[in-house]
Amino acid sequence: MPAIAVSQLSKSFQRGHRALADIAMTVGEGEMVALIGASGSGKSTLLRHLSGLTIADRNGGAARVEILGRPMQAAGRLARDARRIRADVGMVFQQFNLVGRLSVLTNVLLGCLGRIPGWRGTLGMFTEDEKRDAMRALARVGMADYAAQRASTLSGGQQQRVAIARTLMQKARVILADEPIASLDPASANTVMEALATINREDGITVVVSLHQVNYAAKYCPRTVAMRGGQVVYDGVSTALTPAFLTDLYGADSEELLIDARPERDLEVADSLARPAFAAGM
Ligand SMILES: Nc1ncnc2c1ncn2[C@@H]1O[C@H](COP(=O)(O)OP(=O)(O)OP(=O)(O)O)[C@@H](O)[C@H]1O
Repeated sequence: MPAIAVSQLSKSFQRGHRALADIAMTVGEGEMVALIGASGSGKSTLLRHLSGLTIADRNGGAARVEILGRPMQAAGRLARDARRIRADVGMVFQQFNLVGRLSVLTNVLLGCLGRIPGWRGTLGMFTEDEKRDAMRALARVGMADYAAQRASTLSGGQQQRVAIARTLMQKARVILADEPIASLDPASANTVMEALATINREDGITVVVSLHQVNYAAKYCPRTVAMRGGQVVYDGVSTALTPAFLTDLYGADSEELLIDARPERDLEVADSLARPAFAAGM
């Protein structure tokens, strides 16, 4: 059973302009897939359809998104049990989406809201077991030392790692990350990508991550789906995405995807800075 199965997915926000055009793709359980494309190519729109936050055009009744074998949406309608399906889907956004005034630990605990009685969540009454689980999730992303700190005091990269810990607490089986490193410096970006790659590898969590820079796709994701104008223009191994190939795919737009592609040596330096901090919390 695939983690994600999409067929004939189209979306027109305005007449005559399709933000998504007949997308079909399948992601196997345990895959880590990059979604790349220039600004406006449809990456966020596709991710929002996967999580059921946006509903596709009916497309003759054929449009369909399945998550772990269950329809999230079909023929332009959201599934009745979309909330339950969404419990398996962890979302990570560019802007972190933490509650700044709450502690890091509480932010992670919010990940289990879908699994506990509403009144307990509202009152912030979490059990010792849940707190232990949340601490373990923080340790996985190297953030255990920050548990008591207000989320608003963290750097962007740290906040993003807390957001990833929250998806672990949620026990998400699929993580959809929408440009999670777009506003981070290279060292933080590597740490965040490393955190996603680690939970993908060790927990078998399926990860689909949209990225602006192709070098991160090549470094962390075995497979890349490349979009242009709402269509999938490449779906295959990330290592094939050489600058020449990207220029072929995107023409002048390829510059946007390569612009941050620093020499590999710089990436290695950023990596060596990022790794010990990450490993220390494992
Ligand atoms: N809610 C909306 N209303 C109208 N048009 C929209 C809406 N959301 C997306 N679009 C349009 O759909 C197209 C795809 O946008 P989308 O945000 O998915 O691209 P993207 O590849 O994620 O871009 P970026 O990298 O800049 O985030 C764009 O033309 C955008 O203007």
